[in-house]
Amino acid sequence: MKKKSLLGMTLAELKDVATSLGMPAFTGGQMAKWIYGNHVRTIDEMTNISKANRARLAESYEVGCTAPIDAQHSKDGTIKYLFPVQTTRPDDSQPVKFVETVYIPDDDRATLCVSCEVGCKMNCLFCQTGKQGFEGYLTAADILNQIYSLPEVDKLTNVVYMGQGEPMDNLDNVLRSTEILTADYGWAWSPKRITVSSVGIKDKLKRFIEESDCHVAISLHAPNHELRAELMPAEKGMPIEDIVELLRNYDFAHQRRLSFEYIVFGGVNDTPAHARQIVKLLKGLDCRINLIRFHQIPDVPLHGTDERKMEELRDYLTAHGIFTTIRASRGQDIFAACGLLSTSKKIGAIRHKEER
Ligand SMILES: C[S@@+](CC[C@H](N)C(=O)[O-])C[C@H]1O[C@@H](n2cnc3c(N)ncnc32)[C@H](O)[C@@H]1O
Ligand code: SF4
Repeated sequence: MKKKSLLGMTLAELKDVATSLGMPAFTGGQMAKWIYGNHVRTIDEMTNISKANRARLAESYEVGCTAPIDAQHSKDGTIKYLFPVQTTRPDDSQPVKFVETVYIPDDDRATLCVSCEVGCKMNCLFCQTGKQGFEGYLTAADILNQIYSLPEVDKLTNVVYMGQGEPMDNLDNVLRSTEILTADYGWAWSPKRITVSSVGIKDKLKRFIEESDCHVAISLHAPNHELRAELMPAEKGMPIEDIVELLRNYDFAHQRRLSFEYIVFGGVNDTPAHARQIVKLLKGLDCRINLIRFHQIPDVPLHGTDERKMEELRDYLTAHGIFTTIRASRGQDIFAACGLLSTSKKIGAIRHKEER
């Protein structure tokens, strides 16, 4: 029988595990300390739990951490890891799946871009993960393991949920992972170190904002319904005007930051008229905009705008009260940049590499 992961469990759940096996509830607190405080890899390392209790625990549970099976190094220092994931598959009879995780060192910061799904259902026109299609939801253990088992874990300053998948589509597991990252019994990180990026999904985005204090990033990419619906099918479920109206109800002026991501496509969303629409749409909202260069993917009739237009757009938006930056692309040479992650052909390639 497949053992259950303790990694990814909240304190209350760890206490339930303990009591269900006839141990005192405080053993759950000890487990939390060993896992989230000391990063142990086996139950046997939890030495303040009696040997008999450790053995009983190990009959049905494991810590649940797994090292990455591949790492690709970019010339700019970015590293792309390939992690096996359990996903929410019910048993071991199905093949193991994989996700990519990107480590991005930058002067005094080191950001990890984590995945929350294998592939994605949202099928945005410009995204390689969308082309992969949806293959499974990551468990909270899968999400956290990308941090737990990262060789550079001690250097991390920030985590962004901007890898494969749409966080609102796997909200329970995403919320569980952010709770564990920020709780006192868990990693005790400030929520200001975590940003969750979303296309916006009705009801789910509201729940996320209310149940988490992490920064919010919205993939905007078009300032009106018609154009956004052409680029992003999710727009039909939650139009951008509704997303913005929802966001107006919350405080983004203090601890928590709201940003919008805008890939600038040549001749599609980069004209002065689009710039004016962006200003109108976001008027009065405390937010910033990150302009992103389009990372070309095959068979898509889109191309990035030129540098001059990108800078003009940045300057127009900033002059009209929306602080705007142009995001540096990282790890393009190893296909680690935004929207290029895909694990559909990965396993064959790994086997080929191992055989050589
Ligand atoms: C891959 S998504 C994952 C998070 C979430 N699903 C979302 O769309 O916000 C992270 C960011 O990458 C952007 N992105 C997707 N494809 C891209 C591409 N080909 N070039 C540049 N950015 C891209 C997305 O729009 C989003 O802002
Ligand atoms: S941009 Fe985000 S939501 Fe759209 S397909 Fe890619 S991962 Fe999914």
